[in-house]
Amino acid sequence: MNMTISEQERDALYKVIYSRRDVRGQFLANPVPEEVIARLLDAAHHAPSVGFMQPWDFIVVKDRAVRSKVRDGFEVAHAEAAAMFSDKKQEQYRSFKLEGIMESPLGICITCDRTRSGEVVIGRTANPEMDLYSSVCAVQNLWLAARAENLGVGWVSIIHHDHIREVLGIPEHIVPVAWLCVGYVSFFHQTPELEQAGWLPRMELDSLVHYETW
Ligand SMILES: Cc1cc2c(cc1C)N(C[C@H](O)[C@H](O)[C@H](O)COP(=O)(O)O)c1[nH]c(=O)[nH]c(=O)c1N2
Repeated sequence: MNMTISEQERDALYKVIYSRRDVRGQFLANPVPEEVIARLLDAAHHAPSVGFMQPWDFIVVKDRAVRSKVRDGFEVAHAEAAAMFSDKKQEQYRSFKLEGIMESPLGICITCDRTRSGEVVIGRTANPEMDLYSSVCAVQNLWLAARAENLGVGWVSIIHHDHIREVLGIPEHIVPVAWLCVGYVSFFHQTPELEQAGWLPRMELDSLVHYETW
């Protein structure tokens, strides 16, 4: 296999990166074909991981009743969250659509098994959270692969992990890292919805890049 990336392939990757969006409200009900789901999961499974421990599992959820229970958890955490914002922000927060658990035909929960390859893991010795970061790398791989398949993904984190663990029967030692809503979409927003709503702007890259020291 020629391992050199052509200019066209490079441009395609950047297009995927820049046009990936967090999708909440534009899901179509069409099912995602099994072979496409398999490609997404395989892309996620090829993420980097600390010490190559591959701490992830993937729980594929199509069942509406299960997704409905997951959504119940969103309702609880969302109400808690709303109360944390100041009055003016709270109104705006409440106006946002922040999940598409029932609208998307597919949910994928990506987890982290912190015990997977024994206690001492190459690269996790000084910073034990590196296994969790590895599962997040799997999330990002899936998110980008989905965009390349013209599929939308929405990460819903406004759910207590214990709720997800209970609904999906996830063992105690495994951390639910992400609930991802996955499905075809009517369109992709060009810019983040929170940016469009004036919640926060995209920061200037120059203000975030430091040279030599902070
Ligand atoms: C760890 C984590 C957790 C969440 C998110 C993202 C990440 C990385 N995002 C999506 C987030 O709001 C979104 O990525 C940003 O607003 C930027 O928009 P784009 O992803 O570029 O469209 C997100 N969105 C949402 O509607 N509900 C949610 O619970 C979450 N949770």
